[in-house]
Amino acid sequence: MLKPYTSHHMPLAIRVGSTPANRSLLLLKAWSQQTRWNRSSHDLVRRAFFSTLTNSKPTVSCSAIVSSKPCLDNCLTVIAVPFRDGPLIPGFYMPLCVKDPKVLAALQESKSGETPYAGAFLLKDDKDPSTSSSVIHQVGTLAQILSIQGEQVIVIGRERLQITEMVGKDPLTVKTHHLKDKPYDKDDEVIRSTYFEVISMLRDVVKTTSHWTEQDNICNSNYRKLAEFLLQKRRRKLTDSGAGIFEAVDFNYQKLADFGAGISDAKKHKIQEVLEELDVHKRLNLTLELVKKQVEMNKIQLFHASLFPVTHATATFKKRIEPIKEKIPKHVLKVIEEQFAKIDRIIRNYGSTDDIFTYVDWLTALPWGKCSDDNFDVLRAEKILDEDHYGLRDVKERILEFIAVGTLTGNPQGKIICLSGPPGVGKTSIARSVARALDRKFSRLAVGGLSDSSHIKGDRGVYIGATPGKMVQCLKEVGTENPLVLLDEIDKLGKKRSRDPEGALLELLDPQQNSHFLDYFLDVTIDLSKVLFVCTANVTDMIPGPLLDRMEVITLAGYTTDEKMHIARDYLVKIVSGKCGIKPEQVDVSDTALLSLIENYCREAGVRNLQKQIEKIFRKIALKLVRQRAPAKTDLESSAEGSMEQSTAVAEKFMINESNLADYVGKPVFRGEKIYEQTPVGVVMGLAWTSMGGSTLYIETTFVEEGEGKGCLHITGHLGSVMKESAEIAHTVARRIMFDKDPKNLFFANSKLHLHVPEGATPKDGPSAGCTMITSLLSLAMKKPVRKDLAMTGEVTLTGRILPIGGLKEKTMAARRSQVKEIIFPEANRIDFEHLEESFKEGLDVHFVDEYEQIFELAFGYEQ
Ligand SMILES: Nc1ncnc2c1ncn2[C@@H]1O[C@H](COP(=O)(O)OP(=O)(O)OP(=O)(O)O)[C@@H](O)[C@H]1O
Repeated sequence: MLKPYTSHHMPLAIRVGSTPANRSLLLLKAWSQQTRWNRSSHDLVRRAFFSTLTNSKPTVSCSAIVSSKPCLDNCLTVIAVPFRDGPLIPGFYMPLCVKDPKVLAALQESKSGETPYAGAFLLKDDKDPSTSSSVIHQVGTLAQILSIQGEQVIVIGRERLQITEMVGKDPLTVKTHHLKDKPYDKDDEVIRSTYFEVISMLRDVVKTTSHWTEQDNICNSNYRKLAEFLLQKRRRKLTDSGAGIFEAVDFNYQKLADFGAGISDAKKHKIQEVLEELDVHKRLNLTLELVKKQVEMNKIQLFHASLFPVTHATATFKKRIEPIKEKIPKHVLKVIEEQFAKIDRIIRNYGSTDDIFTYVDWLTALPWGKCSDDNFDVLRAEKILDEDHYGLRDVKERILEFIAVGTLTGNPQGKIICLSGPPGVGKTSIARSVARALDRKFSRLAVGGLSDSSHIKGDRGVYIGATPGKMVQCLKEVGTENPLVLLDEIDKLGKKRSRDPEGALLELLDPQQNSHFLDYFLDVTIDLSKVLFVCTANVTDMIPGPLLDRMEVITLAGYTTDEKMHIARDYLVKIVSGKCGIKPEQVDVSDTALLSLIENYCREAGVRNLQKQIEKIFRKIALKLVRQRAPAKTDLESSAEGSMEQSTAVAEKFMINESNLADYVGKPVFRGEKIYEQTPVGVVMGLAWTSMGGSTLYIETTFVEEGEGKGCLHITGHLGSVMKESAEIAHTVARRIMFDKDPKNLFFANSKLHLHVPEGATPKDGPSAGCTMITSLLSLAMKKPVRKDLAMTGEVTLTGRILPIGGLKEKTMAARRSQVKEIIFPEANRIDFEHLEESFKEGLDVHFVDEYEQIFELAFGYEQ
């Protein structure tokens, strides 16, 4: 039986796809497998084809890899190798897998003899099992055998052959004669123009096969180079001759025709026609038809290839919405379906669908109707809040109340919680714990500095780079419709007149509006009423009024030293050691070290800086531990020092105490807040409250000059307008009090005075230093210092009444830090003080006053 030798038998199937270059590609692939492909072998292949393409006598000097130069006239009787997939075109390599041992032996014999040739003939009918020359085409190709390795045979097509007689059956052996092309006039314009048309079509073949994948690149680049070669040749001829296209150009027309046919993916019998055609012009025409068809086929393939991701993505979108179709609001579903129809239309018109894709991707990716189940178990919530945070009794209580309302109503929404307090007091982490307690997803949106409503509401219009707003992005990220969303730093909203983010936030937070929140990019309304919003702010004064109205403010004032000690010991040290991979038993941070850290390094209200300092300590310990483990010392060094030392070092426990703390965290950054041990005349300690927490501040007044009617007050210290007014009020009130007490005292009438609030680089404002200013002025007027270790705060009216102040807890803590023993607060703040935990009040002598007169008594009513 006649066994055809085709790609089918090859280790790499030639019939992988139908791109025009597949045939050539697979030839090259198989070739590369045979010859251990590398760059130089690739060049050889290319050169081999080029030489056959450009030399009119390929048999003599065609290929760098064909070592011998056999005489083709000796090859009249050859083994006939039947080909099934297509004829062997002269100039092309073909790897074969020959299974028949007799044929293989015959080929081996040819290869080792003087005439390493066989005949390659296309089978007329693949299925015909008979063994005779009648089943193969009579015109074939003289195939030079280049290599035989096992069953793998590589041949290259050389000349056209015609069978004249059958000589043997097993293996099939035939007598042939070599076919010569008919003579032609190479200057004939018609044949030349056909030739150039083939070149032009070959360029199109290269262009339209740009979708080849990485692995096809060897072949792709081979043919691109070939086409470039052809074009360059044409250009060079044009320039060299300067005589135009049709003159002095000596191309090898028949080889170009063969090349075009060889790379085309046409039916094998069509390629056989090219092989059999000896009229060169006719052959070029046949090739032209094949190459034209190839270009058309490539274009269709290109289109389908580009269509694939489009249809694939549309299918993904459809699949995505299928299970939630019922839950997607009707108006949104309508838009999605309109977009699908639009994509179909665009595909039919070969347009770009990128923008719509982005849009539909967003629309279909939102968690329509997908909610996590709320957990309203108050006991569990309490446990979680306690697990994550020390203290914060009031805050936790308020949150538990909020959850309790959720238990009863089945919905924790309603007022928006705003956690307000200085940095690092745990606002963000409390919000996280609430999400954990409720079993809701958590997402944080930083709105500080947000200056454009589009950050929240999205970009208008679907243009390149347009995106939805942060809220939509957050929903997509968390994948549920009811996450807990933390709007961080809501007091630091930026403002741009035209595109005010405040309005957008209002729309987001207002329960009346957020059930149909419109994102400009999505252009459909979405329901945000299930989202639980929690905001954070350092101070509530800066939150726009309409937003603040919708919030339930929970204040986190900051921590006392005692609370910080607990947080540090029971939370931060444990968290940080875990993060650094250090076991608790490897380190002992003593209470004195922690206390020193709190008092001398981290005095602010929160504990973030404290956490950073503890991290510093543990990072240093981690480095020491790793250094100890690493075999840093040479054998010589360690043997000299004794190996015992290293093992004891590994087991060493790091003891951090007050004395070695500086080795880990550097020198203390704080000196005492107290500038004066005993405040001099004209100086009084006040208490201030900033977004960073509470602090003490001194009011200093000094005499400048005296003269009748010269009484006035000069004010410095970077004071805001309210504080400046306070100083003026204080001057008037002090003058009246002095007059009441001693009408003959003309100090205020005749003295030019200067009032200053130190740390002039820090801006200060607010009315609560009023009473401190009056006291400072009176101290100067009476030349009597105020009582030692006394601090005060309170706004004063012109008639001397004392009005309440804000930030009582923070101010109390600041006073304690400065070792103040006595504090004067407005009577109206008594209730706030009573609500403070005992640890805050311990050891303090606090006075509550209504009238300045009472302060006067407390400050100056002592014997000097
Ligand atoms: N009471 C506490 N108990 C335990 N850890 C706390 C407590 N308060 C704060 N922390 C920890 O302090 C660190 C800082 O807290 P967080 O980031 O929540 O502060 P914040 O108030 O949100 O600050 P900012 O205003 O700068 O965003 C976190 O690691 C947090 O866990």
